[in-house]
This record gives sequence, C-alpha cells and structure tokens, in this order.
Amino acid sequence: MSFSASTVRPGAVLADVLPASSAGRARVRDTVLVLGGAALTGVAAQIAVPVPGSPVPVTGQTFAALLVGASLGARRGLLSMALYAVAGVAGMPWFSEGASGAAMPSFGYILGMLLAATVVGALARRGGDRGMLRTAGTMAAGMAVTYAVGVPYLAVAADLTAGEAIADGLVPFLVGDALKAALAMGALPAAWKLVGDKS
Ligand SMILES: O=C(O)CCCC[C@@H]1SC[C@@H]2NC(=O)N[C@@H]21
Repeated sequence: MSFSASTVRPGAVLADVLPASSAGRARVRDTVLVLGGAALTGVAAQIAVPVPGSPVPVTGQTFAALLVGASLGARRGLLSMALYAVAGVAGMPWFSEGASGAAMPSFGYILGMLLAATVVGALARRGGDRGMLRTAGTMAAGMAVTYAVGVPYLAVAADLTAGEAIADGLVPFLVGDALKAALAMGALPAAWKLVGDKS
C-alpha cells in the first residue's frame, strides 16, 4: 500500500494515514490498532532481562508503549495501554516474563506507560514524532512520565527508601532506555518518510 503526500494532514499521527472510507471502517481500523498496540506491548514485555538486586527487569515494553502512543495518538494510545493493563490485571500473562495481576512492585511502571503513551500521543500530534531531535524529546518525556509513576510506586510496594528506589528502579535502565529512544528516533521519522511526509 502506498500513500501520497496529500493524504498526510497537518496534526496527523501515523495511524491517521491508514485509509478508512467510512466512519464504520474507521472504527474497525481503530479497534484493530488498539488491540494490536496492546498485543505488541505484551510481546515486547517478554523480551526481559533480569537486573541483579532489582525486582524490575529491563524489558522491551517501554519501547513498544511509547511507539504505540506516538503512532496511534493520545486517545487510541491510552485505550491500547488501558486494555493492556486491565487484561494483564485480569489474568492475561503478558506483563514482563509472563506475569499477570497487580501484585508486583513493577506494576507502577505499567500505569506510568499508560500515562506516557497518552502524553507521547499528544506530543506526536503536535509534530513531536517528525525529525530525530523532536522524536528524542518526545521519547524522553514519555520515559520521564513512566519513571515518575513507576519509581514512587516501587518505593511503596517494595518498602524502599527514595534513594533505594532510584538505585533499583531508575539507574539500571537509563542506558537501555536511551538505546530504545535512539531506535524510535530512527523508526518514527523513517516511517513518516515512507508515507510521504517530508516535514
Ligand atoms: O513487570 C512489568 O511488566 C513491568 C516492567 C517495567 C520495566 C521498567 S519500564 C522502565 C524501565 N525500563 C526498562 O527496560 N525496565 C524498566
């Protein structure tokens, strides 16, 4: 499928480029995108590397959640990550390493990713996914939101001091998250080029 530059409206996110000839088809498209975003995050969560001494693993989840927000926009990104969180709490084994339920100290990061996908989606609609530098800023904002919820939650859930929560729940992930942001910096502007937007 190819897209001409004229199909890319200002203020669009990548998902808006997918054609839908009627309101009904747009609903089907959005439903598939929301389900697909949740499934992608669930698969990315299984790419998990334990961090010695920390209850929180390095995972592919953050990358997937931020990509879902940026490419679907705030509303569909929020719905997709809400579906991911609710289905996981209800028993779907698609949190990191096949876990489910809310009784884990890393659950705050999942809530953070839900909020982050929404923020990243709103920024993407304002052009935050066009060009490498703007994408880097958008990803950094999404990561910051994820940690702003995840680290305090970890401190409370695992009975850690603020310093311990930062040492166990933030510091070990900074390099990996920078690499994920670098991947997104390549992927999102490249995707826009592919669909014909040169901005
Ligand atoms: O147990 C879960 O499913 C949630 C795992 C959360 C992992 C966090 S997200 C931010 C940071 N970056 C990573 O790669 N891992 C942690």
